[in-house]
Amino acid sequence: MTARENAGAASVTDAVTAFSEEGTADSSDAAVGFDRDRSMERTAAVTRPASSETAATDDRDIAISVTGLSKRFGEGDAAVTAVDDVSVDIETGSIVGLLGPNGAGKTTLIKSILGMVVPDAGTVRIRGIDLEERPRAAYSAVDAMLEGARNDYWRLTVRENLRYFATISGVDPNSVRDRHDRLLAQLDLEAKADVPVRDLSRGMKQKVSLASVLAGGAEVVFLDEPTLGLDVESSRTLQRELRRLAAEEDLTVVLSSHDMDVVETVCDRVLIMSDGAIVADDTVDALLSDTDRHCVRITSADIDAALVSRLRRRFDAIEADRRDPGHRIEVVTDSDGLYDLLAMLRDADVTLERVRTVEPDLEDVFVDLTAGDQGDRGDR
Ligand SMILES: Nc1ncnc2c1ncn2[C@@H]1O[C@H](COP(=O)(O)OP(=O)(O)OP(=O)(O)O)[C@@H](O)[C@H]1O
Repeated sequence: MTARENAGAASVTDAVTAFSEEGTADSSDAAVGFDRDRSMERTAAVTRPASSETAATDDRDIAISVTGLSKRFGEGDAAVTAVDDVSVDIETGSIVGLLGPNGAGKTTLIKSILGMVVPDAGTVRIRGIDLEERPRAAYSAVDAMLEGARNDYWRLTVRENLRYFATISGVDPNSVRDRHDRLLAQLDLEAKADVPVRDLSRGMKQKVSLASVLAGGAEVVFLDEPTLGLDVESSRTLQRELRRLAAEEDLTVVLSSHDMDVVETVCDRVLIMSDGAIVADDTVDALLSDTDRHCVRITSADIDAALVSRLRRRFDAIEADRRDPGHRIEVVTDSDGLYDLLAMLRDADVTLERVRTVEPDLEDVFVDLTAGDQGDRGDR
């Protein structure tokens, strides 16, 4: 493990190091100072093209700034470009969703930001501090929960875990008792505060994991699948708490999840990765309104099998089910396709009995944007 890897991994606490693929760190190194800068103001997040100048951004507002980050694994024919020249700024107090199909590069990007993977190129600044130059300072208010869990100490009670993780974040646990009380209350863990974590249900352990990440007063947190395994009510509680922390305490959250509903509900912005690059960066509303995707459901007695097979030659995404009489078809297409569809139906003298449009959701947008992703791929 290089000095840089060690410094980074150690300073985001031992929970993170449990997931490091490139080495382990001594958890005693995890005690890092906690240094708040309340001058930061909340604004929106921005993505920059790789070529833009870092100097143009105001570091006080930017919690995480990544410039030209690239990472390849392996050599020669077996090489994989996991992250390909990614630049992104994430503003203080925002909740940013990181989405992408398996192998898109999300984990490698997050681990590079956390200092657990050494990138081949690029720079990372956290709260304006360059990770390579001053790793301890850069990570002083960063914490993470990776792969839906965290190394809570199962023999310790819930409250003891919060005190422990506050301590290794460099915070006197007595000074953040109110924060712990509030976290326990907000996450419905008050009644379990003095129960050892091993005696809790899986969902409760998950909530303790999140509370532990927040116990030391981290200002920037990375949460990988934070709602994995939670029941609907617990998931909503957790989402509400994240929103409150972002809005009231300027907590910056990078959240990676395959649960599109969670991302749609909780995230200010969504970054979609595909083949190592960020292919979309916008608010959920903008992503939904920008998409040139239409899904129409048409029912008519005049739609017969011959017409359905003609339509199938023009449209890939078509589903048909037989009605009596006629068919109901559902076609997913772009604007041009929509005109073609209506023209084909008119030419076939189809009387439209029922036409319904189905609004796209984030999952539809995601599928469209990542349709060509190679997944666990060889190099391009
Ligand atoms: N340590 C490694 N050695 C070799 N290849 C790796 C390593 N880590 C990741 N990769 C490859 O890099 C690419 C990106 O992987 P990464 O884990 O970052 O994707 P991901 O978007 O997080 O995927 P998932 O959603 O499945 O977790 C994949 O092709 C993966 O096989």
